[in-house]
Amino acid sequence: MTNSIYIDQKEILKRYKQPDKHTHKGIQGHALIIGGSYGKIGAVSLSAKACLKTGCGLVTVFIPKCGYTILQTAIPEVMVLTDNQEKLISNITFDITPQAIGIGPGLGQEIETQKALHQFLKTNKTPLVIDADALNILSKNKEWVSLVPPKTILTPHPKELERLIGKWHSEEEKINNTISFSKQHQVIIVMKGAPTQIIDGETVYENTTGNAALATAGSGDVLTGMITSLVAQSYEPINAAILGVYLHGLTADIAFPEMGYQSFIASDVIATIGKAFLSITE
Ligand SMILES: NC(=O)C1=CN([C@@H]2O[C@H](COP(=O)(O)OP(=O)(O)OC[C@H]3O[C@@H](n4cnc5c(N)ncnc54)[C@H](OP(=O)(O)O)[C@@H]3O)[C@@H](O)[C@H]2O)[C@@H](O)CC1
Ligand SMILES: Nc1ncnc2c1ncn2[C@@H]1O[C@H](COP(=O)(O)OP(=O)(O)O)[C@@H](O)[C@H]1O
Ligand SMILES: [Mg+2]
Repeated sequence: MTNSIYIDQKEILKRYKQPDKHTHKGIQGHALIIGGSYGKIGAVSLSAKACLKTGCGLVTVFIPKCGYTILQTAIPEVMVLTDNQEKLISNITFDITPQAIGIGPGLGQEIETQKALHQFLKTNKTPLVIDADALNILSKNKEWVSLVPPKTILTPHPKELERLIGKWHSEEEKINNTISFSKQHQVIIVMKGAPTQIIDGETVYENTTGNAALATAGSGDVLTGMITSLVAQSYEPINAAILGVYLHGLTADIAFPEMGYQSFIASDVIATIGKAFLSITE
């Protein structure tokens, strides 16, 4: 059985960097979130807001045209680039130079979007966080996984993981199969769950924060934005994954005494990120 490294406050303090007081938005990192489709613009909106609230200096989203007014209204701080299609992403092009890209929330799995993801992966060299429908598209085109840069972070929930690596019949088999996948493709896998485990080759980390309040629509989209933000701020990918998962869970622990389980939603995760950061150094 693999020994896990528990992600507790001691582990986090080895990795967390306080921002320099002379910093400015130009060096706090520029993140790009690619996603959204008709009816699921909320997913990319949640990711983008979480990305800003996790501290990067600039956030741009790449979305279908139908999301333009929604995003510009919902989050004035976020800059918006749109596909030439109204309801889905068909061709990913941008003239910015982000330090990190998060792709997948609300993306959908239409053939045109699958082709757009393939084209993007063939040329992308920017550090990447892949979630949700981008993972589901990779599961349908497994040979495309070899196109992602080393240390790319994948953030599947159990069903997305099963689609990617196949069924497992025990927890041990699930972890061993995920370790093999991580080593074969040189990717970091955030196995979202209760608790969340992070697989980086042979090394397994187990998160110690979070609770059932996180079982709510969009909480994974929020995590994608948080991890992408930390990569954009020059955290090593493994440390971005560890810190992002820890902070994400911490928001639920902090909010629980006031909010309980049922009424805590993804927007509350975002609203509590600041308190989670402050509690790291308490
Ligand atoms: N506001 C928005 O715009 C939102 C947009 N969203 C976007 O929707 C897209 C689809 O993402 P998704 O995760 O909702 O659907 P999907 O990939 O089919 O997986 C769900 C199925 O998996 C299974 N399942 C088993 N265990 C599980 C577990 N622990 N956690 C989760 N699932 C588990 C279970 O199936 P079952 O086991 O019952 O067969 C369940 O029915 C994606 O792009 C996302 O970004 C959402 O984020 C929501 C808010
Ligand atoms: N019972 C639970 N305890 C702790 N964390 C949970 C629990 N249920 C869900 N989560 C967390 O909530 C998030 C759900 O992600 P995901 O299923 O991708 O949501 P969505 O796609 O709707 O955004 C993951 O980070 C997962 O670890
Ligand atoms: Mg999800």
